[in-house]
Amino acid sequence: MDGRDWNLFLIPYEQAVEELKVKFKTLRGELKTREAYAPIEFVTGRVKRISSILDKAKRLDVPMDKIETGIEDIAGIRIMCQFVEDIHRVADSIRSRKDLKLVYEKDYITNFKDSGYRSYHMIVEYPVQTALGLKKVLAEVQIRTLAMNFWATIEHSLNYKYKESLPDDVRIRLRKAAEAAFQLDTEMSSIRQEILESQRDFEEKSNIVSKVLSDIQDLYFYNRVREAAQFQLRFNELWEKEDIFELKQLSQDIQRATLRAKKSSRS
Ligand SMILES: Nc1nc2c(ncn2[C@@H]2O[C@H](COP(=O)(O)OP(=O)(O)OP(=O)(O)O)[C@@H](O)[C@H]2O)c(=O)[nH]1
Ligand SMILES: Nc1ncnc2c1ncn2[C@@H]1O[C@H](COP(=O)(O)OP(=O)(O)OP(=O)(O)O)[C@@H](O)[C@H]1O
Repeated sequence: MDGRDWNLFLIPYEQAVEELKVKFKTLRGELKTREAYAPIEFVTGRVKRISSILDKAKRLDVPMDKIETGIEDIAGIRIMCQFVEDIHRVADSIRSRKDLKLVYEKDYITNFKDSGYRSYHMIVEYPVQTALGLKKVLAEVQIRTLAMNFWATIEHSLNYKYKESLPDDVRIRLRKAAEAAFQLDTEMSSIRQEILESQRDFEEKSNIVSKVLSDIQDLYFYNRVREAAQFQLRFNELWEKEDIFELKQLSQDIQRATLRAKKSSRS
């Protein structure tokens, strides 16, 4: 292929990268608006350089007329997430998309590479509308945490510098650094879990309190002054002790008393 042929060959890949970047960035914005939290932190993409396509074709023994199917990452998208759990959420959402077809997945998080590399890869087939009609191209979507990305970016640039023959001691230190990045992800996930649980407890507590207080108001309304005052005292006591279990019980007792009061006011 000469320069012009390469330019023509790469057009659908450039279009695929641009369109997929816009789609995943839009998804991030939409989830942020809907749920106040997006599992996507940021998105990047690139079309592989011609020299890199040629190197890879040579390395993988892919003939020139087979590079469209033999090299799967000519179009590449990278999605960065805050937490490992987000990676699985993003992967699920990609699996359910109707505008692309999943070809296969590589889980380098569970089965990390010898280098220490971790990421979740999805090879997808994406249709682009070109001047000559519909063209399906392969694209590689790499999904990773910020820590995984930090490690992979530095390791990639060191490999580039040392022309892929890293000194053994550097290789070992990089593996250790990958382990540290893994620990960081694990620690961040457990902190996040604790925050989510305490948020859930807080919401549950607020719901119980508003229900209890509105039921006590109802009892006053139905002239059950003594009962209401007793419940109020008991509530104050349990609130002081922060006893959620007993508060739940009390909430049910008050609910029953309110229903009884409503019924007898009707008869
Ligand atoms: N920084 C870094 N990136 C990696 C490493 N292994 C894989 N990757 C990334 O993941 C992509 C796909 O790698 P693989 O799943 O091994 O597939 P492949 O393209 O057949 O194989 P290679 O390009 O030979 O690694 C690569 O093009 C890199 O972008 C690694 O050890 N370090
Ligand atoms: N799927 C992707 N999405 C976004 N950027 C990518 C993706 N894959 C690679 N890159 C980045 O593109 C640049 C050029 O990478 P290039 O494709 O030449 O090498 P590589 O990823 O090591 O691939 P390979 O070993 O398969 O040739 C690097 O900065 C790399 O991190």
